[in-house]
Amino acid sequence: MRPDSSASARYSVEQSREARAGLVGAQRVVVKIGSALLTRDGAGLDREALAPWVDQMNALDPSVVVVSSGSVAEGMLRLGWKTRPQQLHELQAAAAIGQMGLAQAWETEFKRHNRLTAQVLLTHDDLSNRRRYLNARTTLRTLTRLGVTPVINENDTTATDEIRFGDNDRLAALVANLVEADLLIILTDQLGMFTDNPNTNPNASLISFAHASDTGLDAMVTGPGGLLGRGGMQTKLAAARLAARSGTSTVIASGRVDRVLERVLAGEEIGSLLVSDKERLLARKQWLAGHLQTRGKLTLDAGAVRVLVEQGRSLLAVGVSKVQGTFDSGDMVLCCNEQGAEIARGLINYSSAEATKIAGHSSAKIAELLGYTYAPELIHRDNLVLTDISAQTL
Ligand SMILES: Nc1ncnc2c1ncn2[C@@H]1O[C@H](COP(=O)(O)OP(=O)(O)O)[C@@H](O)[C@H]1O
Ligand SMILES: N[C@@H](CCC(=O)OP(=O)(O)O)C(=O)O
Repeated sequence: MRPDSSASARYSVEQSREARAGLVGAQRVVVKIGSALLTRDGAGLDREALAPWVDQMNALDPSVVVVSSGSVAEGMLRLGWKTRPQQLHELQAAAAIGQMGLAQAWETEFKRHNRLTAQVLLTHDDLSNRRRYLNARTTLRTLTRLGVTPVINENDTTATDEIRFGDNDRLAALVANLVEADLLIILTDQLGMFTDNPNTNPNASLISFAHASDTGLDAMVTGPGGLLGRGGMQTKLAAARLAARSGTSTVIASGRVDRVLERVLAGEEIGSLLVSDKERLLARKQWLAGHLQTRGKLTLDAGAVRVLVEQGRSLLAVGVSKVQGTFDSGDMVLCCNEQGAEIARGLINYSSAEATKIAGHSSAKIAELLGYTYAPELIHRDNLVLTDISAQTL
């Protein structure tokens, strides 16, 4: 393959330096740790390897969400299996057994710092269904707000072929989308993404910087993954592209490098940085604006229109005078002014039946009216996109 055609050759040093410097203020970071790194060639979890990552995560300012593989490898060890099973139900059994050890290992390490961890197991269905997507998002946000570190893996027990993520690189990218991470860090057993598989080509060189969308990268990552890893670099590139869709950049680096997380977040040139071409919030708003069918319509009073348009605030029930259509919480609804013109659209936290009951009332009354609350806002500003250009200049 093209050993000396490093993709970074096409980017200027300034571009790369500026992008690295941009990592310094990262607030929300998803760290994915692959089986290749976390397990010792199939001999179960390398518990000693966990300690330095946990020490770094604890010392860092940003709230960290961990996506950890390793359940199948640990399950295989506990079952005395030497080779990875082919049958899905055997893999599922191994994962269910190994997940006990995986969760325990993370919990034990974080406990040294008096930090709580939370196990979160997700399937594809959880993130493609809007209601579950919002639930997962709210739970993860609540956990990080409480100072608890979520440790995520695929829910291998219930996942069938159709609802599997299939690899945790992809899962980590979707989690980065979900929590609107500033950065996705994929730790693996190589220094980063090379121009060819370094296991088979000693001339391959490290790509330190590229745009995730760079099609020149595709030919460089065709080699298979390791003994226990699933997709090699191919799925890591796909993950970086997925994360880039919501404006999140990705660093692929070796988990064996000293203080790797600290150094990435200090803007040091380490591993491969694959940047997104899009600004983060804009990317999410584009996704909201373009990708979901609307299920209902809310009529907003003039005051609500003003705070949405002029101050970019969340929509509260008190500003809604009419609810039309039948929708569930998590559905996309239109927000119109009293003249019927569309002002915005967004993912609503309440169903049409609930919204009808609380419309016109203050957030403090939601619990009394419904007997419960999901959120103080009808539509949170992060889930709301202004759609009418002329209305924006009201
Ligand atoms: N261009 C490349 N650069 C780096 N590694 C590559 C490349 N192509 C293939 N690989 C392989 O990908 C492996 C990492 O992927 P994988 O084993 O799936 O790791 P993980 O378990 O961390 O997800 C490396 O050990 C290497 O053999
Ligand atoms: N849920 C599986 C994930 C396997 C997986 O994606 O592995 P990897 O490619 O090493 O991140 C496990 O924990 O073993």
